[in-house]
Amino acid sequence: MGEHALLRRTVGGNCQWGMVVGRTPGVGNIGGGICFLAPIPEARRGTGTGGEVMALLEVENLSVSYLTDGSYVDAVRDVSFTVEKGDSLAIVGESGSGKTTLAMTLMGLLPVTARVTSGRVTFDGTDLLKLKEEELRRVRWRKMGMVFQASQNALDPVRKVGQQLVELYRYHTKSTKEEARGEVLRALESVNLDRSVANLYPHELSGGMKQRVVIAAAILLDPKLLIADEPTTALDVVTQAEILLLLKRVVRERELTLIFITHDLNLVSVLCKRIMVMYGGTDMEQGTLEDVVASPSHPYTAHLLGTLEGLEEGKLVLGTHREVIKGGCPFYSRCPEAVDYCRVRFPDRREIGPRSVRCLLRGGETRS
Ligand SMILES: Nc1ncnc2c1ncn2[C@@H]1O[C@H](COP(=O)(O)OP(=O)(O)OP(=O)(O)O)[C@@H](O)[C@H]1O
Repeated sequence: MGEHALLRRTVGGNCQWGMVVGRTPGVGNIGGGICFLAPIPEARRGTGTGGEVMALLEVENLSVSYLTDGSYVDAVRDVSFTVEKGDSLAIVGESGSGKTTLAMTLMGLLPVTARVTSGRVTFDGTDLLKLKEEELRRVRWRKMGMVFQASQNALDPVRKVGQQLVELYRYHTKSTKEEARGEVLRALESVNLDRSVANLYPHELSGGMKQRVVIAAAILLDPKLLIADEPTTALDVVTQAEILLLLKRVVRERELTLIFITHDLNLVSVLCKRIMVMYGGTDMEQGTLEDVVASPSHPYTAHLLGTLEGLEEGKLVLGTHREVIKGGCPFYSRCPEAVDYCRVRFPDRREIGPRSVRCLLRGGETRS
């Protein structure tokens, strides 16, 4: 790994994690999915019969807009990426860069004011954007789980934890109450919670315990992919480390594929093998964490890492990006290398060796 502080600032000695949870319509408030981003050894990656690595998730040229003040405004623009089985991808970006919108699109949980304007999302061989809600429900939570931002608040305050998890399990499976309860207790144990937690109400749990419940909910249905959207944001530093270590273990044990969404680069260094840097709704740079951190190509990535290098112990929490995406490069106004051409031309994604970079000044003709 490179010499950057973020790569060395691990929690517990190694790199990895992430997670996510959300709501399941019609099943109380609790959703079912967690994500981990843990580097998985190459040998454990899924391969096809010919030995090729298979993509579990393929996002192609995805654009999503929200209806705002009477017109549609882009929140995600032309994003493409692939997640292979057993992979762990960190999606990093400032607040407002489109990370959550991207995740909600994958889960089929966009609000009615949003629309997918282009692109394709193929998950486990299925084109998700073509599925009807009923079909999507069979994928969501069962095959693809998500831990949402502030997911602890997704627990219903007036029902016991076990009851909520049993309902979640039974909603998605043909199972008896006893079978479901057995699965729930096993899931609670696998996140290091005592079985007695099933009989408690959410207000009787600490923040860390609630987050463990949320993780239990996410792994309850044994999804293939976990999407974790800022899973530890609301937790203190010690609890955050515990949760990340837990996620790391669960990802490893269940051989989960992880998408970990964060604005905290310190966590990425611990959890992920690959990184996609987003800015202004689009994918600025993608590659292995090791490559990107050792030698960032995009000026924005370099900017992020340069900021990190200056830190000793503290965390880097990125700022907020709320500029409306217009025609040129989204990073134009902040880019130290920008030339006039960058103001008018939206940059294509270019493959530069094993990574992709979206900058008019990289990997091709430069104009001024
Ligand atoms: N429901 C909505 N209606 C209108 N605009 C929205 C909505 N949700 C998000 N946006 C806008 O879409 C853009 C991307 O937001 P998004 O929440 O996806 O970014 P993010 O990177 O996940 O940020 P955060 O970390 O703060 O959640 C922002 O400009 C945001 O204001």
